[in-house]
Amino acid sequence: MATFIASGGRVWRKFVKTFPLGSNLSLKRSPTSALANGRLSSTSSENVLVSKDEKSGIATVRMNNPPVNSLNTALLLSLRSCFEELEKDKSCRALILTSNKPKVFCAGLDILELYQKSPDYVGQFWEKVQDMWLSLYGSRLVTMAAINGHSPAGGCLLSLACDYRIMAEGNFVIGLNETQLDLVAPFWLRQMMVDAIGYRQAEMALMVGALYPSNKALQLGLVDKLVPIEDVQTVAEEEVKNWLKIPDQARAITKMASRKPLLDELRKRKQEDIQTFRDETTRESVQLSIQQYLDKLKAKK
Ligand SMILES: CCCCC/C=C\C/C=C\CCC/C=C/C(=O)SCCNC(=O)CCNC(=O)[C@H](O)C(C)(C)COP(=O)(O)OP(=O)(O)OC[C@H]1O[C@@H](n2cnc3c(N)ncnc32)[C@H](O)[C@@H]1OP(=O)(O)O
Repeated sequence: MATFIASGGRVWRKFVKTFPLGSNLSLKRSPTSALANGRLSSTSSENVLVSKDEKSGIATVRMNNPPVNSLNTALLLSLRSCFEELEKDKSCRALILTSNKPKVFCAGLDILELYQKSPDYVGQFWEKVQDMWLSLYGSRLVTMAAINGHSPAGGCLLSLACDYRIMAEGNFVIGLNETQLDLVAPFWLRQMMVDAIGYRQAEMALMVGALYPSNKALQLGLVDKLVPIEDVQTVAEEEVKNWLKIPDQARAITKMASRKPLLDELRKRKQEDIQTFRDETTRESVQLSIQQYLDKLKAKK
């Protein structure tokens, strides 16, 4: 179900767990930003918040799944539906993906979705990850990651699926740390990393499960620009506007030409990829690693 909420004179659309969606994403303008529609009053079911500036056709998609935007089933479904709806909206030209909670862009897959679950459950969960990725990576829109905080693992996956990455300066990390959890990043995720930072650096990063501070990520090319955290959204909007000076059709066809092989490869190997994920994730030793990792996260406090 998708509904509109009016708050302080601003209209917001909230995406919640179940769909189908309607069609009109038109929203009022914010006094604080050319595109963002002001601050939100949200409830726990609003896991993705979307605003769109009708004039420019730029939508901002804010992940809103406290405390750390971990990608659970509900958030994956909401993101996918949201990406697909924006894709269908002829007046939409670009999408900025960000977090409604600055300091954490996305903590990656919800580890609890992988812990002590049946093989069928994790298989279905993985398919939701695949489908969400297919809709974002294969989007005709200009897609910009406005990474306003930590972005490990699945957070890095989301960022890599976008066309351009702007990250907050400071003590924030990004990278693919899967091996630290005894997990192996799938071929399509590894390939995006190779495409972003080159074979040798990607190989090393993936093997050791490296999480990079934002300045190192910039140096490697894992992100494209660093800005103070309070400027991430504004700079993302400015950058998108530059991209939109290029005719949509030529840009989108060029993007598809470079992404089609990887998209097709996953579509072809989807069931095999699910099977591997099921087998790997439910292995006893992996479950033990996940448990230890969860304990380590809790012990941090
Ligand atoms: C060769 C063939 C291979 C085929 C493929 C096979 C297998 C494929 C396998 C894997 C590929 C998958 C790709 C993606 C994988 C993932 O995304 S795994 C998840 C990895 N995520 C992380 O490691 C991040 C962990 N979290 C953190 O480091 C921090 O939470 C933080 C994001 C830096 C934020 O820090 P802070 O603001 O200090 O918040 P807290 O640490 O205090 O966390 C708050 C609560 O949230 C819980 N939490 C954090 N992250 C997660 C998570 N990812 N999932 C679930 N829960 C999480 C944390 O425990 C706290 O909970 P409590 O408040 O203590 O209850």
